[in-house]
Amino acid sequence: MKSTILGYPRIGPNRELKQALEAYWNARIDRTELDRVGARLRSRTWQRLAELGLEALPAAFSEYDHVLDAAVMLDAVPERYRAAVDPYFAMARGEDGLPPLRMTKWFDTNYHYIVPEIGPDTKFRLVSEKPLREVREARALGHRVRPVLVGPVTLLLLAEGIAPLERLDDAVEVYAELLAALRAEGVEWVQLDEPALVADRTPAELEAARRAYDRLSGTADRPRILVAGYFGALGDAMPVLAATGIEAIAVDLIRGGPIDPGAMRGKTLVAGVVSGRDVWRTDLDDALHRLQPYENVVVSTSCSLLHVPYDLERETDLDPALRARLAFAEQKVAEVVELADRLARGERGAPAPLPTAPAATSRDERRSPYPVRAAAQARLGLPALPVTTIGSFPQTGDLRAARAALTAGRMRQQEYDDRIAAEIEHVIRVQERLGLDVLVHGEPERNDMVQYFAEHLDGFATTRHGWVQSYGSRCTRPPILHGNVRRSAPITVQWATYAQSLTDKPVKGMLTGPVTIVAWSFVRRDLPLRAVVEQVADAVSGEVRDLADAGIGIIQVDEPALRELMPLRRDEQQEYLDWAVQAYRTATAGAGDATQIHTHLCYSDASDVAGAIDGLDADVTTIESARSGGRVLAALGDFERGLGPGVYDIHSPRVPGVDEVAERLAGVLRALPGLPADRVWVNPDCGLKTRTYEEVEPALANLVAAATRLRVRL
Ligand code: MET
Ligand SMILES: [Zn+2]
Repeated sequence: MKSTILGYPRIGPNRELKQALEAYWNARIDRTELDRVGARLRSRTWQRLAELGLEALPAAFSEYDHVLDAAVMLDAVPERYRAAVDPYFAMARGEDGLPPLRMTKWFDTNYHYIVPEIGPDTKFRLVSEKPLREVREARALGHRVRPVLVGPVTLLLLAEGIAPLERLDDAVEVYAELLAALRAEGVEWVQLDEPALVADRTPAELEAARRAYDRLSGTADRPRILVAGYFGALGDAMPVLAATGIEAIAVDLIRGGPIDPGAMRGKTLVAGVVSGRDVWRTDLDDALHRLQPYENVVVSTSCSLLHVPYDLERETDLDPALRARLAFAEQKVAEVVELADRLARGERGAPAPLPTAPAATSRDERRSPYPVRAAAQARLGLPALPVTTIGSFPQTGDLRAARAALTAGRMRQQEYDDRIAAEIEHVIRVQERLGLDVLVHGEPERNDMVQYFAEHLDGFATTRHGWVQSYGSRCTRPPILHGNVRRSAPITVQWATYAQSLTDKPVKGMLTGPVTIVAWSFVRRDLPLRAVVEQVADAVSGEVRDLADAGIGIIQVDEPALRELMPLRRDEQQEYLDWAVQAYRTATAGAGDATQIHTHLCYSDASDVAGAIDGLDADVTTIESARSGGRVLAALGDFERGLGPGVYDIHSPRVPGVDEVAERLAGVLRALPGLPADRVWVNPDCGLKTRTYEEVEPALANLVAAATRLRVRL
């Protein structure tokens, strides 16, 4: 092989898989038809990759998630799912009365995987024919493909229910069995993805990895093995892998930097020089130059192309100057092929000049210490246990239809604005009727909390078809941050002041924080991330000032992605957290002491960012907590400022009862004995935009009732 990629988007250029999945879940098509759609997508992908001239084709399809596929392949299906109508999708999404497995982010991407549940007694056996089926399917179409699977070390490290690698040896036996079966099928290469090896690993974990790959490579009865370690440098795992009998290692030369050529010990280097994590064209001369030190090289992408959209050709509305700088999945494959050709011709390339990093600006805009602010904010006159929501209210079909009509030119702006105004009024009246204390306008004007700001700031572009899988059938269209970010006019002030004009209760102004805006966009590479985040922070800061000047007394600046951008290696994390926190403080510094700043984070696993959450210095922090009980509170420790651990799990259609909410609240109060009750907030885990009014109204009524009950007791 000379050229390959580590994986390709699976959702379909027109999101065919999404439509088929949703049709299957709604019983509009059957399993056979769903599988047929999958087969068509695989066939189209292989054909396209071959047409583009790629030599070694991966078979990296999944109907929902590749981690779930690997777990199912080992028969790691918890007992409670076995009787489900469709155990695979029951694990992924739940079935009547049967909640799904947990879902969480795949390393530092915005792709979410299903967390396998593996116990001490889980009996592993090879049950899935998936890789074999796909190999046969490809052969019938005239392609030889390389099955791509999550490797055993990563699978076990990501699983829940056991000490991480306790069951590794058992799992490896099943992988060995699969490799033998693939060999019998005539498969030449298999790819085992081990991104967990680019994070810090203990000596015991590295030793376990060595054992696993010694075992897998130790038999003759197998295809050649490519182990892929992407999203960073393999570091200490490199010599471990290199000492085993595997034939090739895929290295992320973009995010991991160059490696010592000697470290490969004669193995094939699958050199990731075309980025799979962004949408920028590769400087081919520079990439060629970086390939020079190595022998025995296969040109590749840095990771799977799963994280980028399909095809730039379809983005006909983009500014041509910007378009010339971009590459989506198809274009990146073409780059890989061209690089492999030029390398084979002996071309040497030339290094690109290093981007000059602007000096980090140190800012010391600060608000007064919290006690001073808290005194100034007493003017808000809030009760003990104030009840609020996180921002969005249900996005009804009608609302979405109006937005689609506006975009398609079928609705005039004025008509659309009237529609939004009516929606805001509705949302305000609902909250007043239910008795909430701090209201929101409901965010009906926003398709997405990042895209909306990207559409209103200079320096961003948005795409029409640039869909990227987030999880299962869910896709997002990340904006492209390509230039200097500036705010040329207020963005949210008009709707915020309109909402406030409708009621005497305080209405929160709603903004997305700088880290989250950057985390959920494709970001320019010619500036350090830190500098980009600082630019966005300045833009947000202008908006905060304008909202405060317009008389908005409470402003929420959401940072749900604070943890997502955190480097995988521990020794780089603190530096990141320092500047991320600084950016947040820059963004919110313009609010006077009397303006209450809220922030919102939505993950319950706060332990490694607890210090940073405290550092944001928001007056009120709302955070996901309903499913995880006291874990968040334990991680946050003594908290002096306002805190609203979620007491309503919005990820489920279930309406929590008053007793249940009251019990959770009582638990919160017990866990925070030092916090005065007017600093304990009552709120859902996250925004309500994916729920319906039938669920949300009774649930919020129960939040209010529970808060009222506890206030009496206080
Ligand atoms: C993913 S966090 C979402 C926060 C946002 N304000 C909302 O309620 O939708
Ligand atoms: Zn949230």
